[in-house]
Amino acid sequence: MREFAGKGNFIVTIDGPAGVGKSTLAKRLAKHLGIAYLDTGAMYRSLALHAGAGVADLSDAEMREMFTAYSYALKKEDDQYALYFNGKKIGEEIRTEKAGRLASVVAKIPEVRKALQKFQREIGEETALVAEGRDMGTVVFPYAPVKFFLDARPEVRAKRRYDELTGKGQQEKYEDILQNIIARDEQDRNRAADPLAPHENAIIVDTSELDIEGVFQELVRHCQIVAAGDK
Ligand SMILES: Nc1ncnc2c1ncn2[C@@H]1O[C@H](COP(=O)(O)OP(=O)(O)OP(=O)(O)O)[C@@H](O)[C@H]1O
Ligand SMILES: Nc1ccn([C@@H]2O[C@H](COP(=O)(O)O)[C@@H](O)[C@H]2O)c(=O)n1
Repeated sequence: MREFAGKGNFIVTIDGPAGVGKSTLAKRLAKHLGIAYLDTGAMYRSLALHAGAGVADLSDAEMREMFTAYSYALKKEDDQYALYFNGKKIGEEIRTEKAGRLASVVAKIPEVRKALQKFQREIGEETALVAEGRDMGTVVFPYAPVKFFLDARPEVRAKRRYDELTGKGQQEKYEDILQNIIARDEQDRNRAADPLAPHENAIIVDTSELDIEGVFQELVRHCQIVAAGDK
């Protein structure tokens, strides 16, 4: 299912708040559909770690200059897709609560958003995608035939993240993770540039009471409905 009767490559978008399961589900759905997976949060995280919060103090001209030296690439390696920033594979270094907070600060800057959205659209022109983030359905790929918005209560998301991080040996307190999630939700939903919100045609899935398999089946069901209507 690489193309559809609309414009360009087949794109599925998954947006939603922090820790709702976007990466987990996008990766799985992309594999199921046989198309690429794009984690746009990783683009903001790697940029934030590289450039720091000082990006906010750059002039528009300095910002443009900075982005001419930056590059992102999505590469297929074995049966997985890997994202590269400035020629280096993005790895586990971005998967910390601190990197998420910093990314959320950098993501408020309109010039940063415009530059990353341009990279994201270019990737979408090259290949069919399941693209996940905060503005995939609303801003970057509004013409995508299937647009999902995942949601879940902050306490549920915090518990899932806590289990994940403690499972990896990271020492985090549940209460700190919850506060971080609430603060990031607040920042992402209320920023002036491309705030987190569902597209008017998005399929909204509340995952609070569903396990990963339950959410996956729901997403596949909707993709099949759209694919059947597209024949
Ligand atoms: N429906 C679910 N039931 C139980 N656990 C889940 C569910 N969905 C996701 N998880 C788990 O929750 C954690 C967060 O998921 P994931 O990293 O995919 O979220 P995310 O939306 O991409 O987060 P972020 O926006 O912070 O990058 C992971 O440990 C994942 O395995
Ligand atoms: N399309 C996107 C993706 C991410 N952001 C911002 O980056 C932060 C980190 O994203 P994760 O999905 O990896 O948690 C996030 O809190 C957003 O502020 C974005 O703005 N747009």
